[in-house]
Amino acid sequence: EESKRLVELFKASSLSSKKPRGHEFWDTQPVPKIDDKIVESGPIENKTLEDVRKEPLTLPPAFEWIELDCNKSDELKEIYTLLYENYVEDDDNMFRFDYSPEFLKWALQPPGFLKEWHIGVRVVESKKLVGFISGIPATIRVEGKPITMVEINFLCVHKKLREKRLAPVLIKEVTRRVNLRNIWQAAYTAGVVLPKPVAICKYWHRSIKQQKLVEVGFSALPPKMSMASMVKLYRINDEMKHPLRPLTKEDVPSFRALLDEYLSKYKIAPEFATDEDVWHWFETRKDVITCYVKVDETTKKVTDAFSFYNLPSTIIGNAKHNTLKAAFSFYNVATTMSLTELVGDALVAAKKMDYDVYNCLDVFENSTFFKDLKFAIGDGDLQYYLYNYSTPTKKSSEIGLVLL
Ligand SMILES: CCCCCCCCCCCCCC(=O)SCCNC(=O)CCNC(=O)[C@H](O)C(C)(C)COP(=O)(O)OP(=O)(O)OC[C@H]1O[C@@H](n2cnc3c(N)ncnc32)[C@H](O)[C@@H]1OP(=O)(O)O
Ligand SMILES: CNCCCN(C)c1ncc(F)c(N2CC(C(=O)NCc3cnc4ccccn34)C2)n1
Repeated sequence: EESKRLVELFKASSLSSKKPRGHEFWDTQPVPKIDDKIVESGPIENKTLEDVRKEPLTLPPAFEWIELDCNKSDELKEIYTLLYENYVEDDDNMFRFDYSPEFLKWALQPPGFLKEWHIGVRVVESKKLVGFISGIPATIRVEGKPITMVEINFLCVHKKLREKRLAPVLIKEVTRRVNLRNIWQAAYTAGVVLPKPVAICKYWHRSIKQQKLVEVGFSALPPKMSMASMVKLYRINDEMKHPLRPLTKEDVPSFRALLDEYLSKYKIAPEFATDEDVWHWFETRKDVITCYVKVDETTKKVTDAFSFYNLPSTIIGNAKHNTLKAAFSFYNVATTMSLTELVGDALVAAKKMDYDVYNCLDVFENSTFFKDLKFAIGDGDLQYYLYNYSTPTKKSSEIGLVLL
């Protein structure tokens, strides 16, 4: 048995000359090769509309393309259900993201969105949705240069149709439709390593409901520590230190100025071009997005803000708990207090809203507060990618972009 397993391992390893360890699909795409050394920044290929295929990519006969309309609750529910059953899981298949329908509508319909970029694959016979990929418009500054891009997200193929090369077809189709709109760059993140990460970021977690996190296997009780002392260690105050309150429409112009100023110092960051953009992304929506601001009494301008989004996970096969309630840090700006005090108040807000855990990437200056606020490093890396744009690899702290 053991020797058979070793033979299997050898075959699968890169030692066996037979199987090229290349990327059949990604090596055909305008992205840097895994071991490229990049020195300057710019597009990798320059195509024009004439080069773009006019008709949709060919699907196997049993399948058809479909555009999903998020304004139709039944179609939004179809996207939700596909992801609920088939989207990202951790390596041990203990958790699977459970993006809600309201969250998906928010994520997919920012100002300037196009329904044609909400692309599904259906089974002709049963009309069952078995594949999805989405793009939304975004202006991303790369080393100070604003580039019109799309953000690609929610790529998903039904578990029963995995490893049949359907993902490259979905990716090529969304690329085609975006190119037809004269957009040639994209930004995306993934938990997997592909050619070629522009940054590799780490997740850090701050326990809020320590006991539940241990019960579901999200975190482990350190040896020789009692649950009681562990709970005490992670206790969070009930009141904030600062007078922060939900963002209002009147706050938007000054908040947009504060955000754009703050984000301009990062090597990769979004540009929130209009007040509508900022209101879309930061208006507090129950169970979707929370944004609290501190406003200067005299000038009435926003001086500090924290925000986090709601992304629960299904707990796969746990007798006592079905859902992990996680808050994911979004954009935070501190000018009249330390980032540590600001995020400390975000933890108070998250506790009040009954979250189990508060998650953060080591982007922005986030690593400055992990120790003081008792964050623990996670086991999930998040790779950042740019499509058709090469630029030298960035440190996590040079990234000022958070995708959903
Ligand atoms: C200008 C506009 C451009 C727009 C497009 C920009 C690019 C956008 C790119 C997409 C950004 C997505 C952002 C997010 O949503 S990241 C979240 C991705 N979704 C999940 O992880 C959900 C659960 N998993 C699945 O649904 C499937 O496993 C997926 C659909 C991920 C792959 O399906 P499957 O497992 O059945 O495999 P296959 O046989 O069809 O295809 C195998 C090929 O696919 C490459 N692969 C595997 N995983 C990913 C991945 N996460 N990004 C890009 N490529 C990926 C893989 O390296 C291989 O290529 P190569 O190694 O042979 O070359
Ligand atoms: C394209 N959009 C990228 C963002 C999607 N996001 C949020 C994501 N992408 C990959 C990850 F690695 C990840 N992690 C958050 C950390 C975490 O919480 N790990 C335990 C856990 C709880 N629930 C789940 C569900 C799936 C995977 C890990 N899970 C690791 N987050």
